[in-house]
Amino acid sequence: MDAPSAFAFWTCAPSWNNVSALSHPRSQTVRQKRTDIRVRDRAVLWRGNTGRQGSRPATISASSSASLASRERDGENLERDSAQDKTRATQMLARLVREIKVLGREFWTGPSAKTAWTWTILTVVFAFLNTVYAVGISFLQRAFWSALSAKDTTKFAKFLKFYVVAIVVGPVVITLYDYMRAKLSLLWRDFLTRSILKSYMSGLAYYKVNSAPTENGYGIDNPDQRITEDVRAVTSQAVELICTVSVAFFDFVLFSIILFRIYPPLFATLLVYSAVGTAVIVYFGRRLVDINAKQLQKEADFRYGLVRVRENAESVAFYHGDAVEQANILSHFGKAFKNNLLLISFQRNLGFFSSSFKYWINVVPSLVIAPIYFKGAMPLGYISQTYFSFFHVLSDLGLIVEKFSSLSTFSAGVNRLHDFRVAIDQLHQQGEHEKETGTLIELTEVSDARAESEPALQIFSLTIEPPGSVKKELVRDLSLSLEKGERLLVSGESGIGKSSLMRVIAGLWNHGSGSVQRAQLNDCMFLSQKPYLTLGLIKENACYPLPEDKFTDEQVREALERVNLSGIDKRLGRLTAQNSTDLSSILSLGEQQRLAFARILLNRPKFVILDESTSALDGRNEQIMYKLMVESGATIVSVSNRPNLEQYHSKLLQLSAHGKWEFRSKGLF
Ligand SMILES: Nc1ncnc2c1ncn2[C@@H]1O[C@H](COP(=O)(O)OP(=O)(O)OP(=O)(O)O)[C@@H](O)[C@H]1O
Repeated sequence: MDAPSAFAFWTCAPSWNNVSALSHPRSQTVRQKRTDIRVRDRAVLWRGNTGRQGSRPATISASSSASLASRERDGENLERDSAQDKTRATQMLARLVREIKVLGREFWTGPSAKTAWTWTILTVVFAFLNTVYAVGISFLQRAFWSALSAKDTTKFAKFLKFYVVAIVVGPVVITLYDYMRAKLSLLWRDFLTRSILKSYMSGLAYYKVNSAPTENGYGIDNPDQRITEDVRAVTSQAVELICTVSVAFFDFVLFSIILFRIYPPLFATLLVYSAVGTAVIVYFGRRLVDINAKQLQKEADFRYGLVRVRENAESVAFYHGDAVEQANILSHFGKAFKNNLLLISFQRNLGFFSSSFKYWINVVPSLVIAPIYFKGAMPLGYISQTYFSFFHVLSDLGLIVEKFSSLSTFSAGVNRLHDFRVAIDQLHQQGEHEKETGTLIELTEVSDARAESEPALQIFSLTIEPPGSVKKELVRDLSLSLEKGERLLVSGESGIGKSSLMRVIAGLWNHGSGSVQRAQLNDCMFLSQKPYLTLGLIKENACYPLPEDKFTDEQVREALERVNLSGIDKRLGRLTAQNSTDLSSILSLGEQQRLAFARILLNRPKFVILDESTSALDGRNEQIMYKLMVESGATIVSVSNRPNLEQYHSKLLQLSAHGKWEFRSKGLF
């Protein structure tokens, strides 16, 4: 190939993005990554929780002129926002690095350190081999093109053979590098999932975290998705990001040496070119990171508005709230739309720069090297190597920039995971601290051996404080005792602390002081107002928490009949099901409550807590349930304000304001 045609070959090469997508050894991964990011975006939006707190629906601008005016205002505010956004983006980056370090520390320094470092080193070695392979290819191409332009058939045949060998070896190196990277992130995910799950499932953290105080209010939302989706995305994206930067670094060093050795001004050109490109893109990109983050948040608010209507469709319909809901949802959409406009305008401006920057790669090296080539002082192969090196280093830069603009999504995941981890750790630390300072309620479970001689429930000098508050006392200095088979009715106005007392007896809350003694957890059953239903059918739910094979169909049918649910199996088709069924969306609340009573009949606990568990029942059904409880002989603690329930109880506890209480045997009030 003569010089002009070789030049034409290189200048007809695809643009920067396409080069990186088509000829870069990591193109597959990049394409996969883009898909991952899109999927992740959808996941974040589906959750609808980014920045949800504190978002208030605004009125919608009905006329297009109003919306146009506000868009213009956006343009005016652009400059002022720009400075704030850059600061926010810098803070976000600093926070991201800090949080990633916290999430990775245990994996790389704890008991798994040996495995972690083995795979990290293997990944780095293969990242380096990846670069070495690219360097080798560049030299082969140089020799190949030089032989071609010199019309040297012997050398051409020789380098063609080398080329074939390189084509066979290369994919092995690249594939192994991909594998090492994937394995490293999978091992980290495995470690992080186990570690978080262990922490989450111990010390009732899974329960307490729902109402734990956080910087945004109370409760950590969607722990399930943080443990599944966020851990997966964060571990793979972090490894991906670090590998991209490492490879770019290796590429930059090795190809710079090559360019320097070919012709030092080439190296200087690369340095200036990439430094200017990076500086401009990073400078404006920081703003892009923040606008992207806002877009995620606004889309999430929009989506969340729709999710809430779906979840509360019946209530909205009863209120005829269609117009208000529509206005709220459109208001959120309006904000997402405005931010999106800003985003695409910004991308357009950045695009003017980055596209011309890409196309100049075709010209800049040739401006430096062409004069020497035309003098005949350099073979054509060197030109090809120069282009290869330029494209390679600058496509790395492109990859980094691409990762940079998706940092907001990545950062949101890291942030959510970090907050979750911190909230759980704080709960454990708080528990430890309270144990040490003795500010916890002491709970004793009576063993079977001692059960005969001990009362069914003994409460001594109990003071209850809700979590996160030391000032409020729901119950102060309560002492009482229940013998086996006795039934206690707890009443008091709404919000006074009735359910809190039940939580303390169950062992879910331990804030305060004093002691509680009761039967072991296996002998206790707790029925709330809204019973927990499994995804099984009637039999599984009636037997819960015992497995359904512990009971015959006849036993289950008999229990159902006693709670006035006979025939429900026929109505639903059968007693058991292969597929999961959400009974809570089929059965009425009253039917669900009766099904929960069937559980008591089958499981036969010695101690039962009933927290407004007949609230949805009519008088006749409530009477049936309580008669069954009396017949069962279990010790019962009920929470209710219905006076007609007093007849089924032997003891009464009245809670009142400021932690006051009255405990009487029935008839002594
Ligand atoms: N996780 C929590 N963190 C902080 N405060 C809480 C928490 N749970 C409940 N509280 C507060 O404790 C108080 C007592 O709540 P509790 O649920 O025990 O009331 P209740 O008497 O059962 O009310 P109701 O009859 O309306 O169900 C309320 O003021 C409530 O807001």
